[in-house]
This record gives sequence, structure tokens and C-alpha cells, in this order.
Amino acid sequence: MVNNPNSPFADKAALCDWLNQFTHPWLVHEWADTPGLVHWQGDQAVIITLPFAASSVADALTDWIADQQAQQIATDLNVSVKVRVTPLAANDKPLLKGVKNLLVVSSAKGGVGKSTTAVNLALGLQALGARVGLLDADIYGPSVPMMLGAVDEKPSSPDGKMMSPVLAHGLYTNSVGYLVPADNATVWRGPMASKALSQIMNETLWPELDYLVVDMPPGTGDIQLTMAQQMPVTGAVVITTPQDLALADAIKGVNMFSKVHVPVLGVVENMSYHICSACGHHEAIFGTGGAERMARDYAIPLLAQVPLHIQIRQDIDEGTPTVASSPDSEQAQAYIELAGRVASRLYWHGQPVAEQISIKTL
Ligand SMILES: Nc1ncnc2c1ncn2[C@@H]1O[C@H](COP(=O)(O)OP(=O)(O)OP(=O)(O)O)[C@@H](O)[C@H]1O
Repeated sequence: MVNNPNSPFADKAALCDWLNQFTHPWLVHEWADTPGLVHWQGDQAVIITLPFAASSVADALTDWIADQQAQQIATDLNVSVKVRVTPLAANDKPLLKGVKNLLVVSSAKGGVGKSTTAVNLALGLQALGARVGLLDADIYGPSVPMMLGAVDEKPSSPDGKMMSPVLAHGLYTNSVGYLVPADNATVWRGPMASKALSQIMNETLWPELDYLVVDMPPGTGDIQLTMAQQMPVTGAVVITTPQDLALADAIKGVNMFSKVHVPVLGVVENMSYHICSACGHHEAIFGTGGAERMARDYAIPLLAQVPLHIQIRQDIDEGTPTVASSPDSEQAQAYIELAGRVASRLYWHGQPVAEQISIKTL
């Protein structure tokens, strides 16, 4: 109960009622009532902490409050809005040391744009104010070093045991591609591939990260299943393309995660429609409606429809992914929007864990 007679609100519930008038697609109805988000001791200082990558929401909320105060509402309060990502429980496994949330990006078949999406999604989370790592676990086609323009980099190992990730475009990254030339990795099979994978998974010394995005090998076989089972995964995103066959495969991907109790956040339809680089015209070259139908029939959220755009391919081939090179473009905004949806769904459907007990070694 707040007893300050000068306060515009009788108590915290009244303060939260006021804040709940601010709405955003990434916030739930009556978001301000969520424990831990609004701090107010009854004095003039109110601190709002958004618990997932959402700096654009923080900016919009700050503007809304300024607007309200310009209308003489709550003028006595000094409200600050910040983002601090909350660690979430991951299928009963202890979190990776330093990593608050582990997000896997997967596809049932190769070539659908899984790595391109993983890289731009990681950069999108970063654009929303998070500290992000990217683990390239695609041992058969480790493309992350090339996509980040870091093929000549190598992780350092100050203690001769653990690897320090390579920093590229602000992302902390590791990949078997840094350890062996990309051409060799594609011929790896069985034990060699598993050994390389367990090495980068267990011997990387991640700094404090809000999100670690893992680019999985394509497919729904044993190796993917084992990985999904062994990692402390907070949520999975499945990438597909609009063709009927790819959509049918995406269901396999969703089912694989369900088997090992990993929550699937939803599906991304990549190359959903073509944007002409000359005139900006949108054309649905593979037809429309398939992903929406699948989402409806199988109750899987459709997280984003990413356009097919020549610039996405050119940027990533040059090692400067679109979200890093032209963050204001329509294509980059599609990835940033995806990142916000992923981060918000992860939080609102997740189970927060206390930070001091969450950080354990695997
Ligand atoms: N939305 C897009 N617009 C234009 N080009 C794209 C888009 N998404 C992916 N690409 C291009 O398609 C090709 C395949 O993409 P990518 O390597 O990301 O697929 P993948 O599913 O990770 O493949 P793999 O199974 O080999 O790992 C790349 O050349 C990439 O630049």
C-alpha cells in the first residue's frame, strides 16, 4: 500500500492500471501486473524492467509516458524503462554457464534458409538490446563464419582448454567452420562430426549472454534428436519455405522437438514472397496461404513471413548480413520483428528462474 499523499495513484495496482493502457503486440494483456516488471516504493521513482529483448518497446513506452505527462497525467512520477533479459527454465536441464536462454533454429530439410535466418535473427535480438551468441552446430555445412565475414578468424584459447568465441558484428560466435576448412566439414561423418560438435558445445567459454542462438544441422534424424535432448533448450524455431512439401516437412521438425519436450515457439516461412529489387513489387511466387493453413491446422504459431530478396543473399554472401548492413530496410525489419516475437513468446510462455541459481556449468 502506498501512503504518499502527493502520489497520483492510491496504490501499485492503480499505477499498473495506468501502465496497462499502453499496449504492444509483444506485451500481454495487463502486462504491468506481471511480478517483477514494475518497481515502485511509493516515492516519485518508478522503474519498469522489460524482461526480454525489447528495446523498441522500451522506447515506445517511454514516449507514451512522456505523452501522458504532457497531458498532465502522473507528472509527479519519474518513470524509467529498461530492458533486462530474464533467464528461463530449459527442459529440466541446468542452463549453460553464462547463457540465460538457448534458442535453436532448425529445419527439416537443407537449403531453406535456416542459417541465413539464424544469423539475422541473432542480429535482430541484438538490435533489440540483447547480448547474443551464435553457435553454428551445422557440422555438415558450417556457413556462419562465411555469413559473418569471419572465415579467417579462430577462437582463442587463453587456458589451452576452453575456446573464447569469435566476435563478429557484435555477436559471440563459435563454429566447426573456424576449426577446420569448410570443404572438409562437409565430408565428416559419424564419430568425427559428433566429436567436433561436442567440442564446440562443451568447450566454448561464453560470456554472459541473454540469448545463445544455435544453428542446427538440417533434418530430423538421430543427430538432431540427440542434440535437442542434450542441450538445455529454452525454445525452438522451425524454418520452412512456402512449397507444400516443405510445409509437410516442417511438421516433422515440430514433432521432433515435441518428442523431447522442447517447446516450439513457431514456424518461420522463409522466401514467403519475392520483393523486386527494381520496383519493390511483392509477388507470391510459391503461392499464398499454405503456412497460415498449416499454422491453423496444427496450432503452431506462424512467427514471420520473410521475403525472398536479392539483397538478403548478396549481403550474407559478402559477410555483412542485412540486419547489420541495412537495419532500416524492409527485409531487416522483418527479421527484427521476428526477433521481438521470438523473445516475447519465449518469455510469456517460459518459466523464469532466479539469476543467481541459474548459472551452472553443464
Ligand atoms: N529470404 C531470402 N532471400 C534471398 N536469399 C535467401 C533468403 N534466405 C536464404 N537465402 C539464400 O539461400 C541460400 C541457402 O540459404 P542458407 O544457407 O541459409 O540455407 P540453409 O537452410 O541453412 O542451408 P543448409 O541446409 O545447407 O545449411 C543462400 O544462398 C542464402 O543466401
